[in-house]
Parts: sequence; C-alpha cells; structure tokens
Amino acid sequence: AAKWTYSGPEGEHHWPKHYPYCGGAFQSPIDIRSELLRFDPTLRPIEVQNYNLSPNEQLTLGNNGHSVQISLPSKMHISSLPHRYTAAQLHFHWGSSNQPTGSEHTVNSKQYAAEMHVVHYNSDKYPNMSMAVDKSDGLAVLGVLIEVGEFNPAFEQFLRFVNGIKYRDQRVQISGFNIRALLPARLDEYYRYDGSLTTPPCYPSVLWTVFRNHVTISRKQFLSLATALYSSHAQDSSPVPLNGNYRKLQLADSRVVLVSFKE
Ligand SMILES: NS(=O)(=O)c1cc(-c2ccccc2)cc(-c2ccccc2)c1
Ligand SMILES: [Zn+2]
Repeated sequence: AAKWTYSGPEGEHHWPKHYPYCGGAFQSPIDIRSELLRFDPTLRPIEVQNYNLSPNEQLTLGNNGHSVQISLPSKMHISSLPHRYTAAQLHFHWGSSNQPTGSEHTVNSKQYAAEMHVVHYNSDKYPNMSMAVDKSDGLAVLGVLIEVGEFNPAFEQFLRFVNGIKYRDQRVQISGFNIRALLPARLDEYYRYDGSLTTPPCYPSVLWTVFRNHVTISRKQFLSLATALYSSHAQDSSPVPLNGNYRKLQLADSRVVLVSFKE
C-alpha cells in the first residue's frame, strides 16, 4: 500500500491521489458545532459487552507507524445499535509534547489533547473487518476526547509498555484489562453522525459516536504518549518522531450531528 503521512509530500493534501475517497464526501473528523446539532430522543445509551477483560487474556499492543493500537478480542461488542458491532482494535491520535492539542474531532472549535478510537465492525452483516471496512453500514467507532489533568490508572495499563514499541511494526503482548475504564462514565451522552475513516483509505463507512464527556490523563502520561514513539523502523538511520497524527477538520457540508442529550 502507498505510504501516507500527516505532513510533507505524502501529507493529507496528497492522500486523494492514491486514496480517492479521501477527497470525497462524508469525511471525518469534523468540528461538532452547536449549529449542526439536533436532539434525537431515539438515541439510546451505548451498551458495550465483554469490555472487562481478564488479566489472563493477552492483548497485542503495537506501533503501526501511524498510531499506537491495541488489538481487541471479538467477544467485545456494542449491543445497543441496530446491528451487532464487534470490536477490532483501539488506537489514539495526539498532538506533540509542546502542543497538547491533537484530537481529531473538535467541539465548537475546541481541540482536545488527544482522542481514542475504539473501532468495531458490523458482524451481523459482514464475516470480518476487511469485508466491512468499505461498506456504508460497515463500521462503528467510539470516539473519546482526552484532556490533560488527573492521572488515569486505566491508561497506565498500556502506557507503561510504550517503550517496548518505540519503532514502527514493534509489538508486545500485554495483559487484558477493563477497556470500559478507558471510556467516560456516561455512555448516554454523545454526538452521532455519518462519517469516514480519518486515515487512508478514508472509506465513508463509519457510524461515529463521540462521547460528550472527555476523560483525563496526567501530563506525564500525555508526554509518554506524545514523545515515546517513532513512525520509523528501529534500524532506520534517521528516526522520525510519531506525533501530530491527527487529520485536519473536514467540511460537514449538509450533515446534521445528532445528540442524545438536551442541555
Ligand atoms: N481513525 S479511524 O478510527 O478512522 C481508523 C480506523 C482504522 C480501522 C481499523 C480496523 C478496521 C477498519 C479501520 C484504522 C485506522 C488506522 C490508524 C492508524 C494507522 C492505520 C490505520 C484508523
Ligand atoms: Zn482513529
């Protein structure tokens, strides 16, 4: 697959050359602005199943050159959507050590320090992720906005291992933990809109759920995320730091953002 980056000659302005959907409609992320919001009383609280993983389970924590990701077992799923959406992986987008603004979605132009995405696919209709990834009802991603503040013990369960995956394509096994603890307390308050993958190939296949309430990690935790990783391989002579891995805001066009809460 063609290389892509967040800046330079393979930066996002060049993505459409190799990935045409990136220049298409229904792109993500967007600025979740008050004018776009419409309360929808039919939006039920998000219900997740089997997110509380036993420490006896092993998860793969990896550096894919664009983000740090954790592979998730297929028993984890969202049960409150019209179809069952089975978990595949979670990953992060962040800024840089001196620029703690790296979330992809913004809320009334406020950009957060980072953002977590928990990626699920429609396992009612598609046998696996690859078959689902380019279908309009293929994916459901839970977005969690992250601010620098209180220390977050749940994030520590994987952040303490990032020095083992400093370089592209490095992976380590970590013990299972309660993935639900990475989400905000309230799963009943969220923004909902139709969008896309925020990385190439940018398929417009994502039912986005961005929770209203952010979570916090400490400054030290943020710095380990923003300074520990490289997008280059271990043997590369010139290491390329991995940060600022967030896509610029896309046009909402005539899209409405549904909200599950009133005030
Ligand atoms: N940001 S995202 O949520 O739209 C997203 C989803 C998926 C994704 C993952 C599995 C199945 C299908 C889609 C992969 C990425 C990704 C991030 C960094 C590097 C490469 C890919 C990003
Ligand atoms: Zn993402």
